Amino acid sequence: MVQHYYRNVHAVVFVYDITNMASFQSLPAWIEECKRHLLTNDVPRILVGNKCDLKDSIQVPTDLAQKFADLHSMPMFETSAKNTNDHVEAIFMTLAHKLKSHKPLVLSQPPENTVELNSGAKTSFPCGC
Ligand SMILES: Nc1nc2c(ncn2[C@@H]2O[C@H](COP(=O)(O)OP(=O)(O)OP(=O)(O)O)[C@@H](O)[C@H]2O)c(=O)[nH]1
Repeated sequence: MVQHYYRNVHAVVFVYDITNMASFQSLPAWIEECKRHLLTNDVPRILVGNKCDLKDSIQVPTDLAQKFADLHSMPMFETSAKNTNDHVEAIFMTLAHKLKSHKPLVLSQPPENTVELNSGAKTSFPCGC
């Protein structure tokens, strides 16, 4: 069942809670889990520390998280899901940029000796729900 979550994965966002050291300490296990499911370092990965609005409850210092991110060659952001201005856009732009630069070559024209599968009459199967 878990295997399904790892199928066709294009990117991974590792999120920890900056007010919860245990969530940060569990990251190596999640990285290991990804490796076990054959997600190599080629798959763009990013580290996000959430809840940065809770400044009085910080348990995970930024420099500790940054060192961890550097060690694993990931960009690192701290953000707050409560305040969407806090880097959320930058996080997804970074991922999109990484995904784009990892995109395999796409042929603009079909190669020779190929069969056009959808050249016949169009059939549609609208969703019945
Ligand atoms: N202050 C603050 N609260 C947050 C933030 N993100 C999530 N929360 C709160 O944290 C609680 C858990 O959020 P969920 O979205 O259920 O996330 P979860 O992964 O189940 O998280 P945990 O219960 O924290 O392990 C909710 O009460 C959220 O409102 C944030 O950036 N800042």
